[in-house]
Amino acid sequence: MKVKSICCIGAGYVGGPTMAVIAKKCPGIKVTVVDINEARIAAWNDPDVNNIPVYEPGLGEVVAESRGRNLFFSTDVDGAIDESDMIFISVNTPTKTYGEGKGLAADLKWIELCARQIARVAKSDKIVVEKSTLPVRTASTIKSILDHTGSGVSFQILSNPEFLAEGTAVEDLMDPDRVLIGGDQTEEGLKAIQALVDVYAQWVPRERILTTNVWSSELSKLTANAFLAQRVSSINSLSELCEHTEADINEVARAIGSDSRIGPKFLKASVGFGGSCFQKDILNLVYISRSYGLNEVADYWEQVIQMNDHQKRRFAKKIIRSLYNTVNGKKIAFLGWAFKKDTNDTRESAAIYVADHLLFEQAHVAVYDPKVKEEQVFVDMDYLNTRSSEENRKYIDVVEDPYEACKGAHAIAVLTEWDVFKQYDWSKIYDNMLKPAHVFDGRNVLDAEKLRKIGFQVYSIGTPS
Ligand SMILES: NC(=O)C1=CN([C@@H]2O[C@H](COP(=O)(O)OP(=O)(O)OC[C@H]3O[C@@H](n4cnc5c(N)ncnc54)[C@H](O)[C@@H]3O)[C@@H](O)[C@H]2O)C=CC1
Ligand SMILES: O=C(O)[C@H]1O[C@H](OP(=O)(O)OP(=O)(O)OC[C@H]2O[C@@H](n3ccc(=O)[nH]c3=O)[C@H](O)[C@@H]2O)[C@H](O)[C@@H](O)[C@@H]1O
Repeated sequence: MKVKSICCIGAGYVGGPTMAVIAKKCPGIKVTVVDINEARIAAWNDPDVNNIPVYEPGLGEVVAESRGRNLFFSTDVDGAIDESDMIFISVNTPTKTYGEGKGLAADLKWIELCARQIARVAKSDKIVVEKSTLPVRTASTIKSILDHTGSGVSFQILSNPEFLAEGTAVEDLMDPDRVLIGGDQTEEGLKAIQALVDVYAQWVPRERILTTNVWSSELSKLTANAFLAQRVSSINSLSELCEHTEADINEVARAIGSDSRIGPKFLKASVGFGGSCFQKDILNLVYISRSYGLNEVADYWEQVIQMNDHQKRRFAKKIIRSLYNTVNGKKIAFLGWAFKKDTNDTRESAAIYVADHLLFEQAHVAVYDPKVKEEQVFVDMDYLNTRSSEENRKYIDVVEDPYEACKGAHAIAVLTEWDVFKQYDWSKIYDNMLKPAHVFDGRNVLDAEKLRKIGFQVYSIGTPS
């Protein structure tokens, strides 16, 4: 079967970039991305591609090339389902905030709604592709809903998890390490797998397209994120030991990363990992393991999250201790709010938790981030529900100029590794701060020696001070 028309439900950080790249690489396929969020779709359709809702280097150009040709953004979910032969589900799957599995399990409410909508609307056979990250065995839930429509329409369910990282999404999609496709090992299932292989094979070398059964594919996605997050927690745990032993975590990372079995990537000590997925996916793995009675497996992975929480807390406490055990009324400038550089995404960003800790101590936080808007900072803080929204506004200022953020501050905390921070006039910043002027580099991006020469007291994660 040759795919002619694709619909993607969910125009978020995955649906938007993924479909834009499919449309670019497969001009013969009509790709329609749909969402119930009207403002988001309007932003994807904004004539000025600088206003699309996801900030990713290079994405504007990719969207501009295909939009209106074979790439469309729409709120007409029913219409797009009806006319497509392959439907990607790329909706959010956050951690449940209520009921059974609260705080651990993935909330599959939006997935189920999509399945029911597809079941109601579809009049011809469809291949349904799970693009969202889902617990192992979710395909059977989707299949059960789709198989009970009584309409005679036949559905094949594939798992095709996404491995892109934000900030490098376009690169990752254009040149992926691998594409993973899981499907039923029946004649019909294998045909559906082949149809999706043929889509990706238009730009991805065939040997990098892996095919498996559905369950292996679903579980591989959770496993990949768990392994990546585990590396960050491992290096972060040792950063604390470095601070007590005068070892330097950057040197340790280089030394161990040179071992080809370990490899150099993902060994950067930090204030803690953030992002919408690492924590959510590990918690989900913990929940699934416990539900099978595998408590040792669950405890093992849970430790990765505990270490990450510890790292964020430890950073905030370091600031407080260094400022003579009180930050009450003191201005602390935050450089960066996004969970990593080159994205405007702030979900689960370490900055949120560090700010929360400092606000409990009645610090005054001035935030500057090159891509995050003021309202987003307050949405993030209010979402924590740890104090009133008025109090968050009383203690936090979001400013549009980094020098303004640092002016009159006792300390600067670097929460995101934006490259531009390295290029600032640090002497000018120093001159306008209260003394002693502190820098807490939660990303080890600044040149600590240079800053010390200017006069700053500098703390970098896991390095001798
Ligand atoms: N953000 C990332 O870098 C990655 C995310 N993932 C996974 O991809 C999935 C999507 O993540 P994001 O794109 O970050 O989420 P997102 O929150 O940015 O986007 C999801 C979109 O789905 C829409 N939506 C929800 N229910 C809908 C429905 N019934 N009909 C139409 N639209 C609906 C929402 O309005 C929202 O715009 C999640 O399962 C996530 O775990 C996987 C790899 C990378
Ligand atoms: O499922 C997902 O959502 C995605 O999650 C991660 O991608 P992402 O969260 O976008 O970004 P990463 O580059 O993985 O960074 C995650 C967090 O870890 C931190 N990190 C990463 C690497 C490192 O060495 N040190 C470190 O602190 C980053 O600053 C960031 O806060 C994975 O890398 C993707 O493969 C996956 O598709």
